[in-house]
Amino acid sequence: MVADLIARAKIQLKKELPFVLYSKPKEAVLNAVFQADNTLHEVVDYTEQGFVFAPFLDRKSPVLLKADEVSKVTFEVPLQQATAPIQEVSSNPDEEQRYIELVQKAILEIQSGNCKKIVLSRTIHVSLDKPIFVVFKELLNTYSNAFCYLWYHPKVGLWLGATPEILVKTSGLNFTTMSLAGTQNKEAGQERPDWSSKELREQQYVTDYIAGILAHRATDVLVNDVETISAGHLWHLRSKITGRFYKGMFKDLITALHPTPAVCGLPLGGSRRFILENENYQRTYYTGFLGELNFKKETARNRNRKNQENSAYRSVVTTSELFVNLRCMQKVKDSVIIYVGGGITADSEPRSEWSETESKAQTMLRLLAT
Ligand SMILES: C=C(O[C@@H]1C=C(C(=O)O)C=C[C@H]1O)C(=O)O
Repeated sequence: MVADLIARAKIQLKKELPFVLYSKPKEAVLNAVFQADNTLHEVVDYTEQGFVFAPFLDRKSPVLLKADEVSKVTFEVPLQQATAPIQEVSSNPDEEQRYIELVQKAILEIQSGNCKKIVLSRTIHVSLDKPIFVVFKELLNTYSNAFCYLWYHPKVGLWLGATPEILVKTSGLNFTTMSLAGTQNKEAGQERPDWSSKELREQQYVTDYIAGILAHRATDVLVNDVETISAGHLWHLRSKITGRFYKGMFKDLITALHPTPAVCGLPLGGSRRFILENENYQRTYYTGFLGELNFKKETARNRNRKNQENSAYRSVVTTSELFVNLRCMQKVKDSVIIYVGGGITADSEPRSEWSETESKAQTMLRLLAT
């Protein structure tokens, strides 16, 4: 039962031992990985097995939780999605002004020709007035389309989030990735939003960049048509990209894909430099990635279709499912830090960019309402 798994995680937290609870998009299965001791393991060459938690910058190694104990339970997703009320945060005028000036500076940088796109972000500090496991249960019920998680390591901290974005998903050499960009609020009764050329262009930049990265790392690359997806109270534009990567190039694939222009910008070096020099805080694990690394999955295959019952045999395939750490927050003592951002291009309007971060913050803020 979900309650038993959560009770097990509470004990793990009390003992200050690493664990992660997570559910994959549309699966209604709560997974858990518990590490037996508090060692801080690192991912070095991506042949390791476990649950990876990687920062935005590669200055620090990704953390690996060893899957000493794994568990999973199915849960009922409420038919009626919980629509928690909008949570007001007293909008801080100084912070709004500071962010608007930051966006203006990024637009100038883009106009000067140094960059095409820069993803900016900021933090919001909110007091935490209910137990973190209660927040997590609401997160599971509210965002069944997302990758939902609660991750803890005593030497790193406690994070939770509901991200709509896959970094890369692999099964053997087959992979799926996506370019996700463009954001709009859902209006009441709205079936589909209208996308502006600014948003379509911004998403196309990401798609082209990813296709370029894959050109000499993979075969059979297929870029699917752009589609609108729902992420909580928001719409995004997404193109799914599939293919087969070359054997032995898994690490290269991940390190080339991360960070994508969906969370950093274009070109990578210039936008990263601008972020580091101007954002004025450390993103740490926000816009990093997390998920299952090199899990073994058993699949039943049929040798002979005519006589299926007798000829089924088992084969083991290595799979990874990594998600970009967005719509997330970090627990620090009795409060949380919510991380939000958005892509800036030459046509960005600073006040709308501020509003976009306010909207994205609602994904986490709604869970904190008491
Ligand atoms: C940076 C964030 O989101 C990213 C930026 C988006 C945008 O600029 O429209 C959309 C989805 C994400 O790729 C965030 O949610 O904090």
